Amino acid sequence: MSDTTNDLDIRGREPRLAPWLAQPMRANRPIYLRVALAALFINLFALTTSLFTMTVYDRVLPNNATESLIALSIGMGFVIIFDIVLKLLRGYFTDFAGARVDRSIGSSVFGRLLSLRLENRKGSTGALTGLMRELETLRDFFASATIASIVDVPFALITLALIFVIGGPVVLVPICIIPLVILSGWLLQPVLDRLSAKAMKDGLGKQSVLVETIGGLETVKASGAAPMLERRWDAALQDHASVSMRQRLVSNLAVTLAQAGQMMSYIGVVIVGVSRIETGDLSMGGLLACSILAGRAVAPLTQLTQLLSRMAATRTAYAQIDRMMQAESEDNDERRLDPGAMRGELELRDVSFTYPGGAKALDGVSFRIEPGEKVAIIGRVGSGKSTIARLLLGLYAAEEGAVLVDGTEVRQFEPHALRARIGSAMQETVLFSGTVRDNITLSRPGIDDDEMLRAARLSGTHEFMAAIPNGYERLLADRGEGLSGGQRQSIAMARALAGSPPVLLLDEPTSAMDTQGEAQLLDRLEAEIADKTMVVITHRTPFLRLVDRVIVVDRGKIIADGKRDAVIARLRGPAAAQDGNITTAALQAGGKS
Ligand SMILES: Nc1ncnc2c1ncn2[C@@H]1O[C@H](COP(=O)(O)OP(=O)(O)OP(=O)(O)O)[C@@H](O)[C@H]1O
Repeated sequence: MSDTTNDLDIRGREPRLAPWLAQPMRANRPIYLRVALAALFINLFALTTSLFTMTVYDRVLPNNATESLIALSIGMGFVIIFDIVLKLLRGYFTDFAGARVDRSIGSSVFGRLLSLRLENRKGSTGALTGLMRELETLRDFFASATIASIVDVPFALITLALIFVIGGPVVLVPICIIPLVILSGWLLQPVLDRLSAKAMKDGLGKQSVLVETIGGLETVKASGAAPMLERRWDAALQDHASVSMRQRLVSNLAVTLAQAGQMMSYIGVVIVGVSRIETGDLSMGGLLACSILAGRAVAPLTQLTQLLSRMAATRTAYAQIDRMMQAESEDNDERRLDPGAMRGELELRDVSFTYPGGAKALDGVSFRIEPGEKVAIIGRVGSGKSTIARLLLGLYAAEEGAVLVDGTEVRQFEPHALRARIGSAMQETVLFSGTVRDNITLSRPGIDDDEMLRAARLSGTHEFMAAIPNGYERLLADRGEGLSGGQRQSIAMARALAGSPPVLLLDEPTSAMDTQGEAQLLDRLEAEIADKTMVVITHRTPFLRLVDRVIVVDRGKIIADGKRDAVIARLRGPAAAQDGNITTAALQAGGKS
């Protein structure tokens, strides 16, 4: 299947722990110390079972010492109670630390997602969503018994020491078997890593199809895309199911081998121990204790092997998320300037730009827009108009040349501060889940109810509010479902106007509006934009009445730039476009120049 997750470049291993994960873990050190302390006692208590058995066989049974048995049993009762308490505490501490790590990495990863430079965004929306879901794999690892069983591993040494004390050379049996168990796990680890990377990639592939289908369900149904998506989904399911099965097989093999090791250790100790009993070097109880302990010495490794596949999945998730965390972000460079009271001068100086993996979208574009100037950018589909808007907002970085706002390279500004002063309504209207009010204010500081209402009146949103149940408190589903295209566009326009930013950057702001609605909006905008810089990208002739200057873009280059009437006259020439669409005329002019 054609797979946009490919460019996520999923690999298994990552050698070191990055600060975004290492720091929250370090912050939990005191809690992990408590986990280790609880583990110490739990492991020590576990040894008492074998000592109890030994004492009963060697001392109680031969002497018929019932009173000693009662005393020992009471002691064991206490051990069991402490063991329960400590295990509960250990579980609580690991969960607590896990929740803290989860909160901390969750918020730093989401923050990074928001500040990720758009050119570094890799993979489809679905794949990125899936990637974020992998945070749970990380959280599960740190909040589960995993950590606890890792802590148990060093206690195998204490167990071995005790076997040595009781059974002398019998200890050689588990000492020989432990490396075999480690070796089998170690050999299977790369296979598990590979499978887990593939499983994650296929999982993200599934997620991509799912997100795309759900996001566009109406179009999927209306356009008859269902069979195509069904085929993609089936292929993704099949890929994922087959790799998951192989993954389970290999981890099962690892666990079975480790369990076999545990059994071999137990039986081996009995066999070797019998010969020691014959020579009188070991008691019956000692043999029993040693065999129990031998099983225990290998047990933590069995637990570890059970975690192998989980660790592989965790490492893959970690490596993937870390790749996103390492990608260049908007906060990385020295963009700390605040545009202050922006004058609204915009300039592109010999700018060229190519989208990652795309063709050249802008080629040596230069223009300067003075503060307060109103400019329309027109041109045919795909000519690079929206790209200019994206560069002015600092969403992408120019590959060559400079993009300047008030004479300063746009990327030196703090992105949020810059975008707070450029009211933008991009071509694709995106509303968020929440109320209409939330969608206009976006919780931005300084935009209170009065300002929200003012913007809504200007954009025309207020006019249809009366017809909407609950008005501004109406809860919208994600992407603004439940509103018409024109209504959504009007809300997006109110969003751009709210806060009265000194620069307005509007990309096809009236494309979904009717002619009357558009005319009324233009009337209201006239006074609003009087002292503002406005750049409007449009295919619509009526909008031109608000501008003084027109820039015509074609195939990434500026082919005309000048006073509105002069450019229009040149564009119209003998073949004036009569359809209210200036692009037809612009094209003809473009062809001529
Ligand atoms: N995110 C992207 N990744 C890769 N290529 C892109 C991306 N966005 C746009 N392009 C390409 O860049 C070129 C310019 O696109 P742009 O969106 O600036 O055109 P436009 O003039 O705004 O077109 P329209 O009038 O259709 O909105 C097009 O050829 C387009 O295919």
